[in-house]
Amino acid sequence: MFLAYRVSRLIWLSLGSLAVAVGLSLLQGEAKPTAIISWLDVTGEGSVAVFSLLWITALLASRPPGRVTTLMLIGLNCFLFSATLDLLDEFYQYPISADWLGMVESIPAAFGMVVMSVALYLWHQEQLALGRQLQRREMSVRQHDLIDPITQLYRAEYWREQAKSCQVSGIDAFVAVVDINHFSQFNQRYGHHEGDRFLREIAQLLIMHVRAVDLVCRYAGDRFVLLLPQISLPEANELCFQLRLSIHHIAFRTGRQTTAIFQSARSVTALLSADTCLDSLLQRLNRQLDEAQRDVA
Ligand SMILES: Nc1nc2c(ncn2[C@@H]2O[C@H](COP(=O)(O)OP(=O)(O)OP(=O)(O)O)[C@@H](O)[C@H]2O)c(=O)[nH]1
Repeated sequence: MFLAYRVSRLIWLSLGSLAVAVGLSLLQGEAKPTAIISWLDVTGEGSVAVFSLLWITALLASRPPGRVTTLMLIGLNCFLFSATLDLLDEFYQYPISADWLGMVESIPAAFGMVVMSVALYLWHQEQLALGRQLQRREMSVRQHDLIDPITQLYRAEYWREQAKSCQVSGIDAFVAVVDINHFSQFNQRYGHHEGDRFLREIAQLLIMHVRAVDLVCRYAGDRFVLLLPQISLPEANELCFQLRLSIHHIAFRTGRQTTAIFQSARSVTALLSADTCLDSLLQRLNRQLDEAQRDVA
């Protein structure tokens, strides 16, 4: 409703400028004989007036009402006013007493130029702000895509990005993969829903136990991949040992059960150097984890 009111007000502004220009010419001028009318000038000046009107229509149809639209319309209406007077003086001649009409004809066009310049500057600012907003939205969608909905940890793709950036920056790091033992049996016995809850607890525990610089991501299923920058092999092994110990001590309870469930985990560690192929490294670590489980079984 308010939008329609504003648009109609702007349309009235355009019709008003046209009416004032025509009214002034009719009141002050006297029709020229057709023989002295320069049709070339009429075509040139007429096209400026027609295009001003077309631009106003296009602006009203395509832009939402607002400060920029209003300023643009004011600027274009000034052009329209001057162009209409300019066109009409091809058909009407004015007495010397109406010399002021010349001023009335040229000043709005100059004023319109200033207003249009301000409008174009604000439009540019508007586009920049819009660009920033779209970029932020794109970033948040992208970030959202990188997060695992069950554990709220970053997915493996994010881990790869960070591991690559470690390699590019020449930061030494160790990679660790932690796997929950017999998780499929856990799922079968307590249900997938409880399995999800357990995975969430493990994720929180891992985050709590690593250093602030470390990254914990969900690799797949019951497997978690860690990026441990600036750490020695004994320190990385000690950290993984502590993590396994903590997982083993989780007293998980399902439903109203008072009896706690305990799960164990296993882990493998490897150095990430600048020339390490991430895919081969992950394949190797996954293989080692599978072999470790076969050896236990
Ligand atoms: N609850 C739950 N289970 C999942 C999810 N993703 C994968 N799983 C289950 O995790 C189990 C992983 O099975 P396996 O890779 O054989 O692992 P495991 O049973 O722990 O066997 P080992 O690792 O060899 O001890 C499968 O039963 C999957 O169905 C998930 O998001 N939620």
